[in-house]
Amino acid sequence: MTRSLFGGLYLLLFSVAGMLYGQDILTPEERQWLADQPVIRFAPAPNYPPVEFFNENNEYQGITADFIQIIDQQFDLGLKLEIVQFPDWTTVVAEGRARRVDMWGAAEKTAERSEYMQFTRPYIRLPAVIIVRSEFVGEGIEALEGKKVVGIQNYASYEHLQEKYPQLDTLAVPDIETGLRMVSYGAADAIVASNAAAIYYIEKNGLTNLKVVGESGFEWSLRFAVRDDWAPLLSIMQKGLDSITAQQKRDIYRYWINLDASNNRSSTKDYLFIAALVGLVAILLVLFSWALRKRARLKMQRLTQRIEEQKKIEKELKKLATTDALTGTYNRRAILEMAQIDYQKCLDEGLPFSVLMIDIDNFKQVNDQYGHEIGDRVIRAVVNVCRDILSAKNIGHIGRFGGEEFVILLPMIDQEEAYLVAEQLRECVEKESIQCAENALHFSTISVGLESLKHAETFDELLHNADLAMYQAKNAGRNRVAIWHESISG
Ligand SMILES: Nc1nc2c(ncn2[C@@H]2O[C@H](COP(=O)(O)OP(=O)(O)OP(=O)(O)O)[C@@H](O)[C@H]2O)c(=O)[nH]1
Repeated sequence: MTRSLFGGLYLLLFSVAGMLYGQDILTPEERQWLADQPVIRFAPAPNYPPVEFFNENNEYQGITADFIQIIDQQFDLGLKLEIVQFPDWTTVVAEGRARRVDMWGAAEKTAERSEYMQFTRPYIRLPAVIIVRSEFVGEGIEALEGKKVVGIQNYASYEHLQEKYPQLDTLAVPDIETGLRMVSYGAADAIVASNAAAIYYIEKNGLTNLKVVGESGFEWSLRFAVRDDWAPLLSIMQKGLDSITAQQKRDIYRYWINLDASNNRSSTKDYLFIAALVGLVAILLVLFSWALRKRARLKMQRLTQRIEEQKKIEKELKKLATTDALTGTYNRRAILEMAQIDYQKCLDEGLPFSVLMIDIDNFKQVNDQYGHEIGDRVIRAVVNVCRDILSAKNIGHIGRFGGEEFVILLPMIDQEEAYLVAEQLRECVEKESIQCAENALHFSTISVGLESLKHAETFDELLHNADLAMYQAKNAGRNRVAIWHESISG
């Protein structure tokens, strides 16, 4: 449809150009000869696309058809062509020999044909290529030895093949389409045919298992041929051909050979395939990067989770390492470490610092009387009382020093205030009742030793003094607070 429209416009343009040009390329005698001919019987090759062929509506088409139309219309020849359609080229040749056909459109000049036809100079040159099935291994005509090679009956290319390569097992077929099918289906191994025609039929029949493995060495030089007793017609056709411009020829060749519909379809298919391939690759890349991102995200999540768990474990381990299991307060190591820091800070900044050493009185009796478990409850109760008071005042830290012995650090608390704190602790513990048996309540007491920073004593010295003071409290009758002074050590 598009091609017809293009062809129509194209020919119309050249007709107008010819008329404007206004010069007659024919002699009066040639014009007269044309006028005298009632008809010129013209027999194209019926299946020789894109050179010449009949389409599905039996319309004559192809390169040669366009050449004829241009020659006829551009120079207003009034060629009275009667286009005759024969089933194959063999018949076309036979009819020419019998003079029932006056002109051929695209024929190779051979000695035999020259006995009854005259030829113009060639206007189409087409190489004959060797076409095989995709799985064929080898290249060039030499690779065909021992293979079944088909050619088109009465085609010069076939005659060339027989003459030049007698060692080949050749077989003639009526047309290219038949030959290509035979090769494609395995009935023959190779076909020698025009590349342009082969492409046309390969596309048309979807024979995708075929490939070209080289040139045959033969090239068609296609010419118009007229019966040898019609010299004026040969001259007319040659003049017509000679008057076609190089640009017109290029346009026709490009249209039928490079830009023909089948090639376009092929390109479109290629582009679609490439586009699909690019699309597929793009989708795969997106999926791949999505999977990578997801994997990275999961990895990051797991890593964060692991770090969190690790931190939690470390925190728990640290707590375990610094906590007394029975009372939940600081253990000896933790309270001593904390003491060093608090003490140093107060010493450096000139702040007061006090330390209390606390021991539960007569605790052995509790254990002995009520059992170890009740003893534990008593220890916990005393610690809780002390801890509640410190936390209410928002001062100090308590740590278990060993057994039923505790240390309380009181940073920024001087001796006077520390004494009041120690007294409060003692009084509260004394009032705290602990149920030891069904109807027995126990009231514990504590003895407290107090020492405060005065000069530049070390913390160990302070602690030692507080301990001495605590023993002094014990010695003085228990349930009391004793402040360290020189005489204790003495
Ligand atoms: N239930 C229990 N008893 C403990 C624990 N640690 C130490 N004890 C006991 O505490 C008792 C301390 O006894 P002593 O050192 O004689 O002192 P005390 O009986 O409190 O007498 P004074 O300190 O002189 O008032 C011992 O019987 C230890 O076995 C503990 O964690 N739980």
